Amino acid sequence: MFTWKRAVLKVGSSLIAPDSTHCSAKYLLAIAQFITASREAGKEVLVVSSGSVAAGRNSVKVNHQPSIAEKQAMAAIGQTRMMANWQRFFDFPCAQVLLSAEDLRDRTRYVNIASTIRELLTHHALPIINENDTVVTDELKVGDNDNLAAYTALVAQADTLIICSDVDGLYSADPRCNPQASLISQVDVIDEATYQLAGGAGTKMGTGGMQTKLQAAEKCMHSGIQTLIVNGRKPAVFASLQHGKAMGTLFKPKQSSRRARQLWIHHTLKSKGCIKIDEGAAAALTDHGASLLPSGVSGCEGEFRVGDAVSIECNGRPVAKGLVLFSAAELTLAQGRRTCELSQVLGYQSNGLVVHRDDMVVF
Ligand SMILES: Nc1ncnc2c1ncn2[C@@H]1O[C@H](COP(=O)(O)OP(=O)(O)O)[C@@H](O)[C@H]1O
Ligand SMILES: N[C@@H](CCC(=O)OP(=O)(O)O)C(=O)O
Repeated sequence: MFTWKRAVLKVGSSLIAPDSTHCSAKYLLAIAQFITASREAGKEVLVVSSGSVAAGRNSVKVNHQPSIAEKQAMAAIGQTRMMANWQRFFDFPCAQVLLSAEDLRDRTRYVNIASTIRELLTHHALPIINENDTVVTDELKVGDNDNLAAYTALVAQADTLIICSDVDGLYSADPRCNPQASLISQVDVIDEATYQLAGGAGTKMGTGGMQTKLQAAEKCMHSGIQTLIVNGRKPAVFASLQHGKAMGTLFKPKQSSRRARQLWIHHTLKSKGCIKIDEGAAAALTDHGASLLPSGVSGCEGEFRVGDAVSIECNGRPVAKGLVLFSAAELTLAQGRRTCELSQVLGYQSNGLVVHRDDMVVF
């Protein structure tokens, strides 16, 4: 049974703009119906959508291989078209999120992206993510939306990545070049031999082909996120997904994403400081699964910054470890304060969480 609670759905250019010149509803209708039905079933969906360059191509006419600036112009024109194309399928708001590799590397921006995504999902918007093609050139790019979708799954703490492409899944060889190639329905380990099966993009609009899909699946597997590659051109794929049946290639991790994240916070991250909390806050964290608020903080040690790992202690006893949303300097000002007092002491409006419960391991 293929089950999930929060998924990132990656939709490739060949589905957004099948003729490589403008956006189309041809394949998106079934995908949009799947998104709506999944949300109605209580699941959360984020979309990583390619297609801005393809959608803007017919407005930047060149009769040579487009330069980087010309492609960036296509992306700028096509991005709004691609968003509008998605929005017409839904009654709820679509939210445009444009990211670059730099944004994902910088800790403060990473935390901000995670908070924004959390808010969008809380308010039932559909986040639609793409690379910020107009401002980044090759060396600053993630470069392909398969890997961007894996990073998105990590920052959004999704349990599932579904890559919708123009092929049924991973084959033993590129089926465009080798008609004898057979579909592989499940992969438990991705190694050098798996990469040997994968070729590049199938069309001039695609980026990375199966190689980048394997890189994305590998990143996700390490973080306990299951990845499914499906053929987004086949409505039957989405009908079966709704019934818990996965058609395509499934990459199954050995542990759940929650467990993998907890192990990462607990064992991999080095604490950059310590937050001291009172008995009431300790009980809220341990007994009620609450997030840590400034009112329960009695002190802190160390020079930590937003996004660092910190240990959380009560009367010298370790209670939890988590990713902090305040710097040490800010927390010193905010400790012991109620949420309504924070903007006065900090000089800006804070959402008032010191450590979100999703970013915390309670001992
Ligand atoms: N082993 C393989 N199995 C399946 N497809 C492969 C394989 N190797 C290369 N491909 C190619 O990957 C293409 C899908 O990737 P791509 O063109 O980047 O599409 P998308 O826009 O969906 O990311 C397929 O059309 C296929 O030609
Ligand atoms: N950011 C680019 C897409 C890059 C990309 O990876 O494309 P694809 O291989 O079709 O998923 C765009 O919007 O055109």
